Amino acid sequence: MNILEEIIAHKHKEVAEKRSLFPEKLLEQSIYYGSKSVSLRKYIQREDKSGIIAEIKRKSPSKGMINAHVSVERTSIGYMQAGASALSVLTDQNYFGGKNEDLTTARKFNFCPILRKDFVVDEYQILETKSIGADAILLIAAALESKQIKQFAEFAKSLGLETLLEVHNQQELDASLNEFIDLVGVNNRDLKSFEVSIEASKSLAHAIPNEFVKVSESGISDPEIILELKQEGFEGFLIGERFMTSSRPEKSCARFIEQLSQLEKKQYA
Ligand SMILES: O=C(O)c1ccccc1NCC(=O)[C@H](O)[C@H](O)COP(=O)(O)O
Repeated sequence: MNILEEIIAHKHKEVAEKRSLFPEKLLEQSIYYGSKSVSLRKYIQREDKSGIIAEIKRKSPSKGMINAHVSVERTSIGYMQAGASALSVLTDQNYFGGKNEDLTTARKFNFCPILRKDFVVDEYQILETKSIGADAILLIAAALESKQIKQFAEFAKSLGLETLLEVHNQQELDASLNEFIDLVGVNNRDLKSFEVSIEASKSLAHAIPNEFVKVSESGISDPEIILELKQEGFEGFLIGERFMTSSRPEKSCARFIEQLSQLEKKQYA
C-alpha cells in the first residue's frame, strides 16, 4: 500500500467514526447557509495579490515534523498581511498534525479565501468543510473515481464552495475534469513516491483548458520558480514547507513575496 492509499483507507474509517458520533442531520443544523464564501478563484486573480496560497502544515508524510509550535492565529494573519492571496489549512490530524480548529481559528481572524486541505472521500467531509467556515475543497484525482469527483464538486457548488481539482499527470487530468471544477492544481509532488519536480506543472500547463484557474502545488522553493510558472499560465501557487520550516512562517512568506515583487519589477523595467 502506498502512502496515499494508506491515508485514504484511514480517512474512510475516520469519516465512519465521525458520522456515528455526529450524523449528517446534526452537521447540517450547524451550518449557517446564509454565510457567503470568499472566492478562491477571484482572489488568486486579483492583481494586487501575489497568487500565493500560503499553507499551514505542521508535519507531512514526506518530511516528518516541520513546525510543531506554529501559532495559527499569528501565521494566518501574517501570511495575509504579507500579500498572500489565500490560505490553505491542513486539517488532517493523523498524517499532517492538523485539526478542524486550525481552520476555524484562521477563519476567525481573516477575511480571505480558505482552502480546506484534506483528503475528501465522502460528502460528509464537504458538509463539514462548510460548517467550519472554509471556502474551497480539494479533490485529489489520484484518490477518487471520476464519477465521485463530479458528484463531490457538484455538491460543493450547491453549498457555495469552490473546488480545486488536484492532478499529477495527463491521464488524471483527462479523466477528472468536469463543469463543477473551479481551479485545477498540478501537484509537483508525486504522492506515491514523494518525488518533487516543477516539470510536472510545466508539462501539463497547456493541457489545462483556460476556463480553469491554474495552480501549481508543492516544492516551490524560490520566487524565480514562480516567474517561470507564470510564463506557463499559472496564476496560483500553493506553498507550505518553504514557509513552515521557519519558526516564523509569516516572516518567511513576507520576505519571499518581497523578493518576488523585486524580481517582477526588474523583469518589466
Ligand atoms: O507533503 C506531503 O508529504 C504529502 C504526502 C502525501 C499526500 C499529500 C502531501 N502533501 C500535501 C500537499 O499537497 C502539500 O502540502 C502542498 O501542496 C504544499 O506543498 P509544499 O510547498 O511542498 O509543502
